[in-house]
Amino acid sequence: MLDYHAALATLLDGLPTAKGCESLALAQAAGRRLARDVVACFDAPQFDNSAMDGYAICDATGKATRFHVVSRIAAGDGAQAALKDGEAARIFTGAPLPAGTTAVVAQEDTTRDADTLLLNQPARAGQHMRLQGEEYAAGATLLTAGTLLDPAAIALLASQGHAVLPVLPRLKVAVFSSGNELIEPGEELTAGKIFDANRYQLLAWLARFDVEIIDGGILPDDAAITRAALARASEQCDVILSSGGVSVGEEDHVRAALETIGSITAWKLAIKPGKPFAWGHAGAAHVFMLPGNPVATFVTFHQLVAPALRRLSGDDQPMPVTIKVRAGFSKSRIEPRREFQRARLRQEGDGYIADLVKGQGSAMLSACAAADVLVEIPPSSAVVMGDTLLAYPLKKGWV
Ligand SMILES: Nc1nc2c(c(=O)[nH]1)N[C@H]1C(S)=C(S)[C@@H](COP(=O)(O)OP(=O)(O)OC[C@H]3O[C@@H](n4cnc5c(N)ncnc54)[C@H](O)[C@@H]3O)O[C@H]1N2
Ligand code: MOO
Repeated sequence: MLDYHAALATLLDGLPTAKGCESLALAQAAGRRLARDVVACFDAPQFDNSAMDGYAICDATGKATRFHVVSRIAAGDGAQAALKDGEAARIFTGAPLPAGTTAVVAQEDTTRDADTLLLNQPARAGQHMRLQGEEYAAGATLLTAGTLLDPAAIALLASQGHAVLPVLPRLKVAVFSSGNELIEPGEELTAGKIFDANRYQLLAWLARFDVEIIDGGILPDDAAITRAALARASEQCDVILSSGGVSVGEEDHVRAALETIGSITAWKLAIKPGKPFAWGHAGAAHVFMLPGNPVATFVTFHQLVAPALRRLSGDDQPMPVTIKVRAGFSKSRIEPRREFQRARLRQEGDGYIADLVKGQGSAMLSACAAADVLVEIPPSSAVVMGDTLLAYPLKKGWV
């Protein structure tokens, strides 16, 4: 059986870097990734300006407290006449500093009497002045290819006047379930049937990614139909996800279909849940086949497929986020596979305690819904209350 960390490294190593480029208006680009490095067109700040509402002063000695107010400059105004020694300009935050300014004084540190300005104390040279290029110069690399266009990145690019951005194309991802036992939620439940939970789970996971989603529906246990559906999806999509039909059963048609139309690597992973996992290619599409037990789908999506999607999307740090927690439980039964158990977090001091959620079976979705994290229990290890363990946050906002 293959170790999880080795398997994840192998999976990621085999994936190509993201390619292609499309131009998108700034307002549409949030959540996408840059296709190319973007450089600064202008110095930042673009011009010397005031950091305070108050007065720009020209004080050659650095000791003066009395000035003659000669002008008024608001944000948006153009260049003004230079200040001479002993002169001041009424100025507002963001307004261009007149040449000759030696400092800006906040208005609350002054007294004004007609055109005379009195400072409570002499100003420190350079205070409250934002100087052209002090943050970075025109031509500097602002953001590199692959950067996620999050609010900070969008603000930075907008501040440089970039109206159109070069972004990586979105991945197209198709999702299938497989199994004659599956019916759609909303349909009438009859003997032996169950509702398709995995496809909706995967669609919901994908909603957290900036990808185009194609819902392939439920595939019956039929070799020809499964082959045709995968072949069609491989022509339309970059990635195909399926759940079920990966282990050793005779009705495991998805696996057989991929063997026929593409290539497949079937793994037995030393993880619980999620032991049978397969991946491969159909045409140019990357295929990930998740085990059918719903919690095995949950764990393998989060621990393997999500990093792979991040890598394919252009993320150069695709590994799952981990935090250190202390065990709020003990476990004496030794499991040879690495376990990813569902747990809730509780804050204690400056750290977190992880308490296991009731119902750790690989078909028990209620524990996934209650969990804040997957807590990792290394292979063949007991856990003693208070042990430090790694945990993988599940909730949106943590990842
Ligand atoms: N003889 C063996 N049997 C099994 C092994 C094994 O090593 N030898 N592995 C077990 C493990 S571990 C897992 S996990 C499952 C994985 O099986 P498959 O990927 O082939 O999945 P299925 O057999 O199709 O289904 C398993 C289970 O999950 C339910 N399921 C499937 N799809 C859905 C869905 N979309 N929504 C809700 N539930 C679903 C299905 O009804 C089964 O109960 O194999 C074990 N067996
Ligand atoms: O992958 Mo299975 O869920 O270990 O039962």
